[in-house]
Formats: sequence, C-alpha cells, structure tokens
Amino acid sequence: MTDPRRHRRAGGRPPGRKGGRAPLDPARLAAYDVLRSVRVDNAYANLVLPHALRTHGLTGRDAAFATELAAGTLRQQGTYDAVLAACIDRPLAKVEAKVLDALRLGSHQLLAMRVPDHAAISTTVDLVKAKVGVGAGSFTNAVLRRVSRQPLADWVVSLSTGDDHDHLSLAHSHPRWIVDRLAEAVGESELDALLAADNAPPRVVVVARPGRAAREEIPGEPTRFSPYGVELAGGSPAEVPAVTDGRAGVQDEGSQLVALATADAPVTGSDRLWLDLCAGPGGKSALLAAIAAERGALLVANEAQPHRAGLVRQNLRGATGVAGVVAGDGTRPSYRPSTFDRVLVDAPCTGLGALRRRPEARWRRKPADLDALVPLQRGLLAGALELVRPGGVVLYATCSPVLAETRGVVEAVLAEHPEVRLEPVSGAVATVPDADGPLPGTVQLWPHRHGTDAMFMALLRRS
Ligand SMILES: C[S@@+](CC[C@H](N)C(=O)[O-])C[C@H]1O[C@@H](n2cnc3c(N)ncnc32)[C@H](O)[C@@H]1O
Repeated sequence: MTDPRRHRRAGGRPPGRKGGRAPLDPARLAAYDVLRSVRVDNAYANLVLPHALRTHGLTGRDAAFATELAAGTLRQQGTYDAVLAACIDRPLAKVEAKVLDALRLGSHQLLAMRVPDHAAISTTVDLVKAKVGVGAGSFTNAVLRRVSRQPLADWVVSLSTGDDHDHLSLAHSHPRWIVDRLAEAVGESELDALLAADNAPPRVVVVARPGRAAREEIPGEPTRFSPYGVELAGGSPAEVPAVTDGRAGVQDEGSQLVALATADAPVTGSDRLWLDLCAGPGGKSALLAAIAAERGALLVANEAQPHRAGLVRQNLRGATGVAGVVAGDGTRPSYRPSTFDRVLVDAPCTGLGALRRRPEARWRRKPADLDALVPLQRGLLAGALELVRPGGVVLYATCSPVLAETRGVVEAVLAEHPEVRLEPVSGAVATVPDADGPLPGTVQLWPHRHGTDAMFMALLRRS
C-alpha cells in the first residue's frame, strides 16, 4: 500500500483517489493558514504556527516542511513579489489576496525548496481551486509556470537595477529603508552578510538559569560567550525537563548577555535591589532573578502592559530572588528616586536586530515607527536614571542596531544628564570579539558575526 506521508515528506503531491480530486496536502494547507492569519489578523507567524500544525495533524518532517514553507515564504516575500510582478500583466495589488498568498507559497517551493516543479505547481493550483475557484487555479498555473522558467539567482540578476542597496533589498528580501538603516549601523562591507544572516533560521539556544539548572542537564553544545547557554542538539525545547519546569528557558545568547552585562557591572556599596524596567515577557528577568538570588539581591520586574506582566509572572514561576512583578509605565515610574542599585532598560524598539526569528516583522515595520519609539526609549532611559541610586548602574539595551535607537538615544540622554557617565560594558560580554558598539565602551552584537540577535548595550553610571 502507498504511504501518503512519504509523498508529502518528499514535498511531492499526495496521491489522489482514482478518478477523484487529490486531497489537499495538510502541510501546504497549514502554511497557507499561517499566511492568511498574518495578513488578515495581523498575527505573528511564530505564534500561530504551532496551532496550524496541530489543526492539520502535522509532526516530524511534515511539520518541518510546513514551518519552512510558511516562515521562508514570509521572509522572502519581497523577492517573490518582484518575481511575480514580472510574471503577471497587472499590478500585484489587483491580484486577489488569497491567490497572492498561494502564489508566494508556490514561488518559495519553486525557487528555494527542493520541491519538484510539477509538484510545487500542481499542489498550489489544487489549493487555489479549492480555496478560490477553478478560474483562479488556471491563472495560478500559468503564473507559476513563468516563475519556474529560471532559478532564483537568475531572477535576481534579471530584475536588479544598478543601485547597490536596491540589489541587496531584492536579493535578500528586505525593505529598502531597512537596508539603508542597517548599512548605517554595520557598514557597507558587511551588509550583504548581515542581510543573509537575517534569512537563516536562528539556532535554538537554552539558558540554564544559575542555581536552578545545570548546563549539563540540557542536551547540546555550550554556547561560546554566555556561561549559561546551551545550543540545543536537536528536537524540541519542550522535551527538555529543565525547560518544562521553568529552571531553564529558550533564550537567544545575545539576550542572555544583556542580563549578564547588567549583573556584571561593578558597583560599590549596596547591591541588593535590582530593577528590570521593561520586563515583558520576562526572559531577561528570569536570568537576572536567578543571578540576584545567588548574590543575595532581589529583582523587581516592571512592565507597562498588564498581560505582558502576567507573562513575566509565568516566566518567574519557581524563582527566588524576586521582590515583585509590577505593571507600570517606566517613563513615569511610581518607585522612589534612587531606589535601585542596578536597572536594566531593555527598551521597546523596532526589533530590526531580531529579524531572523520574526519572519513577517520586516514588512510590518515602517520608518515612522522610529518617531514614536525614539522618544519612548529616551523617556525610559531618563526614568531609569532617576530610579538608580548615585553610584549605581543602568544598562540600556535594544534588539535593534539602528543608530537612532542606540547611539542617538544614549547621546541625547547623556547631554541632558551631566551627572551620568558612559562606562565600558564589562564582565563576560566585554570578552566577546568584534563587538564594539557605535560609542566607546558600548557593545553591538551581530547575527552574522556572533550568531546572536543584533543586541546593543550601553552602561551608564550615575554619580
Ligand atoms: C524589548 S521588550 C522587553 C523584553 C524582555 N526584557 C525580555 O527579555 O523578555 C520591551 C518591553 O517594554 C514594554 N514597554 C513598552 N513601553 C513601556 C513603558 N512605558 N514602561 C515599561 N515597559 C514598557 C513592552 O510592553 C515590552 O514588553
């Protein structure tokens, strides 16, 4: 008997009943559902994906196929839209949205996955016929045949203009304004490598929270820079007991280093009360609380959005070293001035340093987002400097390397606070090679250099 799963694993077409229409492939249906949720409900792909996989009963290699199809299509949407525009004789805006979703999925299979052309085209046509109608199916067939005429590299060459950033925007599927902003931060010589790294799925890294879990409990390789990290050997973190009981957690190595830079900054005198001003959903708080507990200190985790404060509480379950979780606006903090010995400001930002893990984020973000984010970042850093005691430290961090959010914010706040000075980030983070930030002593990590999100860190001390 034929095993229908064997066909799907090979990316092929599931076998149909004799004389009847072939059943739709569940993996492709799941990916199609994810694209629809992202488009219609503004959903985050990584949050809706597990639900789509469950709904369509996908596990193992079928789940991996659906995941790559959905995430890869969303990441590469810019490139595929340029290819599709060249294959369709009307503007893409005039193509029905459901058909365009399917065309993008088909293009990803044709141009970036090892799916045979006939399977990529026929499964997409079946999907469109079932979801939209027979006429749309014929249109899809004609368009995808044109897409399949040449490999991706040839499409990029034939569609490129002479402009370098336009070319990189097309080749690496990043909006042009993001290419420009990243170029200002990383420089032209590494821009191509950075954009390519944004399109590679990130490794799965787990933090063994000190005093609660040992690295040896987690199957995988110790991380290079964080003394608490393990790169998972394979499988799902949900299968690691230390993760399921909250003693360990999935956390990018760069994010671990931010917590570490906060904890490792030298302070003299009292070192008992720490604050995470922008704590939700609580990854860094959980690591900070574990380190605080080992040192006899306590952490207050503050978060503006009540539902995210709830996530922080969940992340801190079982942790000692926690004084409380508070829902409050960090720009108008309700704590007494000079209360804390250490404060972390992991500011809300464009997230352009974490594009690897948010496939659709690059298309959602707009340059105007900076107009609201930069004043908020400045307000939060100024709020933190009021809350830290003289001699205490504030670690300002973003998961964006955009200079307006990093250098610009730090310079502006320093100019308004003569009692504050910028100091070199110290401890384990200071030993990370090639991580100089845009101001002396600051740190900038990069996906293409360090295998981490592009975290920025600046250490400020109040005198
Ligand atoms: C980059 S995230 C923090 C990530 C977190 N540190 C972690 O590691 O899990 C920024 C957080 O700041 C919160 N936020 C935004 N505005 C805020 C404000 N005015 N005061 C406090 N938190 C704020 C956001 O809701 C978001 O949860």
